[in-house]
Amino acid sequence: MDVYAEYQKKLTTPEKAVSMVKSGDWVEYGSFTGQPIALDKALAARKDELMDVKIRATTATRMPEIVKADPEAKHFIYNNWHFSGLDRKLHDQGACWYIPMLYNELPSYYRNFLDVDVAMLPVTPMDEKGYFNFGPQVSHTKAICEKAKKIILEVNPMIPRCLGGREEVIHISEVDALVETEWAMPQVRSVPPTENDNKIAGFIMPELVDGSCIQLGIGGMPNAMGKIIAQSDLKDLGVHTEMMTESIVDMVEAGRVTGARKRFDTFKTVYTFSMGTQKTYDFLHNNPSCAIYPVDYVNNPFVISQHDNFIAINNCVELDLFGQVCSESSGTRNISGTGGQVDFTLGAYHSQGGKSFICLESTYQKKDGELCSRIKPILTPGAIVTTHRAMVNYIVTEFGIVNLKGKTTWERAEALISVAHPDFREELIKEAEQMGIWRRTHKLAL
Ligand SMILES: CC(=O)SCCNC(=O)CCNC(=O)[C@H](O)C(C)(C)COP(=O)(O)OP(=O)(O)OC[C@H]1O[C@@H](n2cnc3c(N)ncnc32)[C@H](O)[C@@H]1OP(=O)(O)O
Ligand SMILES: CCCC(=O)O
Repeated sequence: MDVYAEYQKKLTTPEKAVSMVKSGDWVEYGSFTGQPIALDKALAARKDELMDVKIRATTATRMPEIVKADPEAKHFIYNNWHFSGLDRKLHDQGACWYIPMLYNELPSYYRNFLDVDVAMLPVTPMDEKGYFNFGPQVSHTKAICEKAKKIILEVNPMIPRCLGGREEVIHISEVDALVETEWAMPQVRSVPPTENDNKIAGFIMPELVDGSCIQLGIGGMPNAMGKIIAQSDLKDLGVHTEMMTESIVDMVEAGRVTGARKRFDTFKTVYTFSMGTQKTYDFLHNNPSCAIYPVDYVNNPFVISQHDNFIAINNCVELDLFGQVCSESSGTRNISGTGGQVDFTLGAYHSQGGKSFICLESTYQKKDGELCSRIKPILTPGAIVTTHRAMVNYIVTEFGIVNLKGKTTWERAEALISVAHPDFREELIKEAEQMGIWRRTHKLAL
């Protein structure tokens, strides 16, 4: 096949490309930093001709034009597998709907259950063999393509070429149309660590050993962890993480990560997507020390568990005295999603020498200024349980670290109250007594 002739044959304008979309279709918008811009704009312009077009996306890094054009969702219904701050705001306004998932299973939902009429996916320019690279979001992208009746690519030379792994490319022969664009990669800056983030990271550090294999989640605390690890003298760390972040780049550049002791994917930093600043994208571009894989490999708890000394570090919104963890909602308000928290919590625990950590600041300041404990007798009504109490291993706040595995309900209550903010401990003890999960007679020790 003359791949360049094929390219020219399929090259079109965004307006012509989106004419494939019909009323009632399911349209895929890719994920993270890889969401269409020119095609989104052209589809939004067709608002008045279309009804009931359902979009699926994951963690938007830019405001979708279809939502701007149709904020009341009369023509386009915008659904999302995992909310970014932007998606959260759109959901608050009734312009975005959450789709529950366990992230490691996501490709199987496409392969087994979902219909995809049109997929619109940003990619790097084609190579001489006719392949386009999906950039830093392999995730469930190939599974989308397998189910899509039509595939439109948005070719962009600014997208880093991320080496796999597998399922990181699509061939020109599989594509229906393509358009050429040039937009800068979204810059997603990490939140700077707070003093409490640093204290929490300080409690986890002694749990790491030379050769530990690490997953870091998103947010200030994992960021603090990355910075402390970068300054440590730990050797030969491995990385097997869902999201590739700037703090991991810092760890690699500081010489802490070699991957030499990984049982497989040895010497490779493994991930399924990345959101960061240009520094991260430059690091990933054509970097053979990194391997991007689909999420049903990276987040598969069995795969995770095969690495020794796996360390998984994630955040939560609140938890109750039984140890049930909510990481995705505030009551009924959807904040983010289950994402990969359950995958890594299970996988890390089953790794030889592995540990999983759920971290949280002990308090949360509400928008009206009221300070409340994030450790609560019961979860806020409507809160979604992200991680089941029996799955939880370590809980870490700025007041300490406790292990819940194997603990009775009263031991859990005791342990959790011991790391709650001191101002809330008396009240929590009273509630625990009423709930029948308190037997301590020497509460002064807390
Ligand atoms: C990419 C990866 O992370 S891989 C890791 C595996 N995946 C997961 O763990 C998924 C679930 N976890 C998550 O989504 C995140 O880690 C979170 C939501 C728990 C924390 O993320 P952060 O970015 O640190 O959250 P942040 O502090 O900015 O809070 C997010 C929102 O929740 C609100 N919120 C946070 N805590 C609370 C609380 N206790 N009560 C009410 N609202 C809360 C915040 O106000 C904010 O809402 P806003 O944007 O309207 O102001
Ligand atoms: C899409 C998943 C992101 C996360 O795990 O937080």
